[in-house]
Amino acid sequence: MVKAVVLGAAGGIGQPLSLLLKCNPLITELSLYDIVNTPGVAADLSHIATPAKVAGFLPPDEGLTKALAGAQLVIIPAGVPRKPGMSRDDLFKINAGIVEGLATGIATTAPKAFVLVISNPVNSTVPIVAEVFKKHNVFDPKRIFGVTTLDVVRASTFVADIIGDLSKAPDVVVPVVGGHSGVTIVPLLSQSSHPLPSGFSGEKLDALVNRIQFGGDEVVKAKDGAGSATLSMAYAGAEFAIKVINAMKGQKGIIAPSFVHLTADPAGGEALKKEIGADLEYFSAPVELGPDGVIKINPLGNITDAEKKLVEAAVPDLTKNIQTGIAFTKKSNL
Ligand SMILES: NC(=O)c1ccc[n+]([C@@H]2O[C@H](COP(=O)([O-])OP(=O)(O)OC[C@H]3O[C@@H](n4cnc5c(N)ncnc54)[C@H](O)[C@@H]3O)[C@@H](O)[C@H]2O)c1
Ligand SMILES: O=C(O)C[C@H](O)C(=O)O
Repeated sequence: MVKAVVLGAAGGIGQPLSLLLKCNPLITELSLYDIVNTPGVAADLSHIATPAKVAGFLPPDEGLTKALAGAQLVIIPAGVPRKPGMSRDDLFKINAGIVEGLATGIATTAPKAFVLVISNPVNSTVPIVAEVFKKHNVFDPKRIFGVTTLDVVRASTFVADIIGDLSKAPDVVVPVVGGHSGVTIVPLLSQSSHPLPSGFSGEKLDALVNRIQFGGDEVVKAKDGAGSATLSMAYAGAEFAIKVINAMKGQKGIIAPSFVHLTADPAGGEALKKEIGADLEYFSAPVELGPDGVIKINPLGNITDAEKKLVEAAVPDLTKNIQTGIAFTKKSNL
């Protein structure tokens, strides 16, 4: 029995993500929470002939508490998306408070649930969730994840496209590490499961790195004021959620990059900090998942000098973003 909860379920990501979760037979209960429209979304999804029992909740009558009761997995896509000209950090003012409120609900009602944070800026919202859990004495770094899977999905697609065979996209594995915004997104293309064509270097390689780092902007620009990535994010969010559920159910050897607190695996975290050359509290690294969450934080391994420079360049923004999230929660009275 697996109960999954989507917080922000009526939104651009929330609806297709809830659809993909409803289509997964491993999920037996699916609770949808939002400040608007969840009864309708839930009624609609509940007619799909798959096992999950779907229910929608709104804030009145303790809807958040009811939605979260007994949850094993909570996914948070609640919050405002970017418009052209905005950075993800510009969303902090609004989304920090939203995520803090929802994290407080999880910490008090479902403290053992795996928490998957999609709301931007992920580099700051994940520390907010962690700090809220610390305040409630329920912090377990193995169970809190920043969802950076969309960067991995984009890297796979763009590499398959360059190889000239999009049918390979689902099999292309490129670790993307660091964080989830601009230069903090560090694709390790030298470790791609499918090598780039020979001669694909210099400006071409730089352009590919840039496209992966700024793929989000590409969508924001194309949507022209109507928001940011929703459908590809729903795909990526469901993919990561299913990995977490499969690991929870005992499947071994599941590895996926995610933005985690580096004490989730103290030895692995310390080794990673040495590789990065900075004392960061959080980093998106390939983590091995098990029934209780993170089992192991894997090292970056062999990377090129150019990739080392990308990692170095990510550190200042990551440090600042993480501190912003921590400071916000420390100052708050929630
Ligand atoms: N991690 C990633 O890779 C990634 C990718 C894409 C988008 N995002 C982020 O995901 C977030 C959501 O994007 P979207 O396009 O779905 O936005 P959206 O505006 O379409 O949907 C957001 C939903 O959140 C709901 N909401 C607002 N406050 C809430 C609260 N207190 N409790 C519950 N629900 C609440 C809204 O009612 C809305 O339905 C944004 O912050 C966006 O930047 C992250
Ligand atoms: O770009 C955004 O604001 C949304 C998301 O983080 C993305 O990478 O698509």
